[in-house]
Amino acid sequence: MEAQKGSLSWENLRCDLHPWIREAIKSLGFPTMTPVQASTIPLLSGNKDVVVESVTGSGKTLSFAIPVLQKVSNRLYNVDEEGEQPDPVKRGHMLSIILSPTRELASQIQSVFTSVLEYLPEDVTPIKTQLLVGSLSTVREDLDRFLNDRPQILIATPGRMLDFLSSQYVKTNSVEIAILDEADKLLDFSFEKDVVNILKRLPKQRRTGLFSATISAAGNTIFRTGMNNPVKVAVKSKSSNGNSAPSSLHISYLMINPERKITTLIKILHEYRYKKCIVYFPTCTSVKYFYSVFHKLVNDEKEEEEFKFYSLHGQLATKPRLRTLSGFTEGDASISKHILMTTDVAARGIDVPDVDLVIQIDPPIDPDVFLHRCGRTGRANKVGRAIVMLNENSTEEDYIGFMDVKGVTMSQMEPPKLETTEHIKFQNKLRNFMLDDRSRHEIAIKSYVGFVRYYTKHMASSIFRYQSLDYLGIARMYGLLRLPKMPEAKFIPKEDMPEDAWLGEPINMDNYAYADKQKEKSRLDNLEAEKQKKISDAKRRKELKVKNEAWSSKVETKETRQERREKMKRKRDAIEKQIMEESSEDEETEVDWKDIVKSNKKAKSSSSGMQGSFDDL
Ligand SMILES: Nc1ncnc2c1ncn2[C@@H]1O[C@H](COP(=O)(O)OP(=O)(O)OP(=O)(O)O)[C@@H](O)[C@H]1O
Repeated sequence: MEAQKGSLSWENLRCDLHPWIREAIKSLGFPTMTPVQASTIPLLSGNKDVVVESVTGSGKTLSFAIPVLQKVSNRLYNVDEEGEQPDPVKRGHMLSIILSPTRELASQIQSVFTSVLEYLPEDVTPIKTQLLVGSLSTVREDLDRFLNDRPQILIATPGRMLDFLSSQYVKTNSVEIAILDEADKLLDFSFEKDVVNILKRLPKQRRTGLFSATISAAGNTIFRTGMNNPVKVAVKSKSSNGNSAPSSLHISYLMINPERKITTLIKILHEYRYKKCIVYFPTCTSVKYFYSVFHKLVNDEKEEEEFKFYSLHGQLATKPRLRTLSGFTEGDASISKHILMTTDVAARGIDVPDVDLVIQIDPPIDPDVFLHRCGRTGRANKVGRAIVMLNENSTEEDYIGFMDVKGVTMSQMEPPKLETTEHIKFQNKLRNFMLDDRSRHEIAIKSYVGFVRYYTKHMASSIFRYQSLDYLGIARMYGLLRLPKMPEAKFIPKEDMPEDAWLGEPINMDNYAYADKQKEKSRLDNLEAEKQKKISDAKRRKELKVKNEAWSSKVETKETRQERREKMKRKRDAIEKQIMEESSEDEETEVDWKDIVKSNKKAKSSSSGMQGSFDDL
């Protein structure tokens, strides 16, 4: 079904809504519906299952929140034909569940519900939500709260929801509506099993809604969700011919020498006008690493802080993750530019209204995630700009055509002018930063190796060819002092490989210290222990050498013996000759001589036996 045309005034919403919901919508202050809301709310509030694909930032959350609240209100407030009040929802039962792939998104969805529920009249049964996400609380605590507070709407990540549902006190047979937000992600290999398992426990006659900006990526797995003849709602960008990005979002790409990615990023952060920017990095370690670099090196020349950096990744516990995100969302008015450094944990669904710039240091492994990352800006018709960096002189340029086929149009942008002196100045600063603390180099290596692994996992492997990646340029971008040993080094042309893999001036690794005193002490202790081991190994080797020499002298002896044997033979021949000449008739002498020869042989064999026993010493 195409999005509904005509007036998008809320009055024109063609469905019955509880008066309190209509009032709430008015109070939220959105003058009109978005197309996806106009299409979806009547279907899902009625009796239809829906599969909704609509561009990022087009208001999908409200387009399922309103039908959920409508269904819950029907159950709680609608009197029957005889005017009887409905039975209260039993303890341990819920009416709706909403699944999201990340904790951040689950928490954000809950706050959208909270903002609408603020307008619920006080004299009716309260509608409550509960958030179920890992590490915020234990399953036991979640269960206690659920049984005490009796929320009708559960908003959860799949793993925690499944744990929660395994309790005998939790009953799913009253669920009337289930929503999968970012449904393609929830139905991919990472979540599918859990999600299908959850859905199987829900009553068959429930309503189901699937939502995403890239739902087609879910493919046939959609049919495993048990939907009943679903209606497909597709909302493309207003301006474009089937463009999958909103028209308010301008996406551009930058062909760049990978060595200059970080210095160019810093230049953009300085020169562009924006309030909030999200920068995507490939891995958690790279976020941690570059956060420490930026935090220290990018603000340091100014007295007043120009930037505030935030680090958000999946290795953080839930509380700091949510705190960081709300810190970034609220911002700090005294600082002009806020920069969230993150991974794909913040690629989908996150709604921070005044993000006006998104930068991707590298494209994501999954091409569908590209649009989600870009879509953190240019939301709700606000202008936004997204930039992706691609490695120049490589097959990465094919990414532009590849994404175009997927309905994502990008235009090329000129990189900001970055003088070589500026680039070198920063690289030197980075080198000194690295030299100040050995642990910085270790994390730099870890993030570099992590990136290499990441690169080999690209789904579009003919575009992102790890065989021809500029390993040295990227190592310099990561600020490495020396290239680590890794199997991929075989792809570096021999003539390009610097001596001993040093990327700059070689340093003495023995003197390269940790800033942390304790760590440094244990490194020095280990170094000393290694030194002692080396000395004792050397001693052992020397002893072995002596043994080997003795062995070789045995070989020598063998040679001498041969010579001696020949000498003896010559002597014997001479004596024999002499005897034969002097007294050929003296038999006794001949016997004596034979005895002499015999005893000589004996002596020789016993002496060679001695030689053998010497060798064994
Ligand atoms: N009718 C409306 N008019 C104007 N703004 C709206 C309307 N409905 C929602 N919004 C705002 O639009 C922004 C984006 O909404 P939402 O997060 O639901 O988008 P989405 O389609 O789910 O995006 P994504 O695909 O990125 O998850 C929010 O800040 C929300 O408050």
